[in-house]
Amino acid sequence: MQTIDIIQAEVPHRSATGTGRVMMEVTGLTSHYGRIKALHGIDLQVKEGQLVALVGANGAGKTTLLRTISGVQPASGGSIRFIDSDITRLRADRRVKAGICQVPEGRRVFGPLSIEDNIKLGAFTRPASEIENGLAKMFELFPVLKEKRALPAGTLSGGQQQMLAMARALMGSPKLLLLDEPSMGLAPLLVDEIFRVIKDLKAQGITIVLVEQNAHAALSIADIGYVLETGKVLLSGPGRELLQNEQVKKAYLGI
Ligand SMILES: Nc1ncnc2c1ncn2[C@@H]1O[C@H](COP(=O)(O)OP(=O)(O)OP(=O)(O)O)[C@@H](O)[C@H]1O
Repeated sequence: MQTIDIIQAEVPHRSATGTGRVMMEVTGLTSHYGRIKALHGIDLQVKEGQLVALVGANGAGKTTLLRTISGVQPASGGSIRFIDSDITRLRADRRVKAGICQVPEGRRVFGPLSIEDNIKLGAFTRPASEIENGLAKMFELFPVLKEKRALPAGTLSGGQQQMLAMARALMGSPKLLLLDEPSMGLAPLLVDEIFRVIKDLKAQGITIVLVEQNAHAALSIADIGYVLETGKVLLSGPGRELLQNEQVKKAYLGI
């Protein structure tokens, strides 16, 4: 397999909002499901304020990488440094406290619970005094959730459930937000809406790692993109440069 690294040397950082300080450094990361090796030594860097997109075909390892960063999937080798600490062996709940919040694939909201209670669940690391304020901010960001706050989460549409899952993660005041396939299964108009929210969060300075099947949309808004293939980084570079890359066009953009 050909490995081309467009950025590492010549374009260290292009985020409009980023400070250029490295927030997370993943080095030689491997992960297994039993005897199946899903990640084969991933190197990835995320700087403060950046939006980093992970794209690639089904089974490339994108979800596994996100889950290994959030700690719900163990690393079998390599390391993850977050801010000033090695978190490779840290429990998932401690990583949330450290500021890493994940919105899992498929939303996973608690259907029978009210929308408001679902959002509050995300605040388990925050003092009770901050919860009302956090809730008000989420209702500002997602007005549709405010209107329906007392209803069971299961009554929401797919796109609204995605917003709810994002609001829940944001209640943890993440330094790093991990989004797994937020546009999955959504109608085009809702996809636009979700991407608008992601751009908004980036503009607010939240650092984001975004996993997406929709490679074009993800690379269009990403500072940096990584293309994964069979558990390895095939290419990395500024999102807009990857969009112009012939290999990416053919394999992932259907051009
Ligand atoms: N629970 C599991 N048990 C065994 N193998 C798994 C499990 N989850 C994922 N895998 C395997 O690990 C590899 C990476 O899968 P992963 O779900 O991370 O890829 P992905 O890029 O996120 O794909 P998708 O877009 O389909 O979610 C694949 O070969 C997959 O079959």
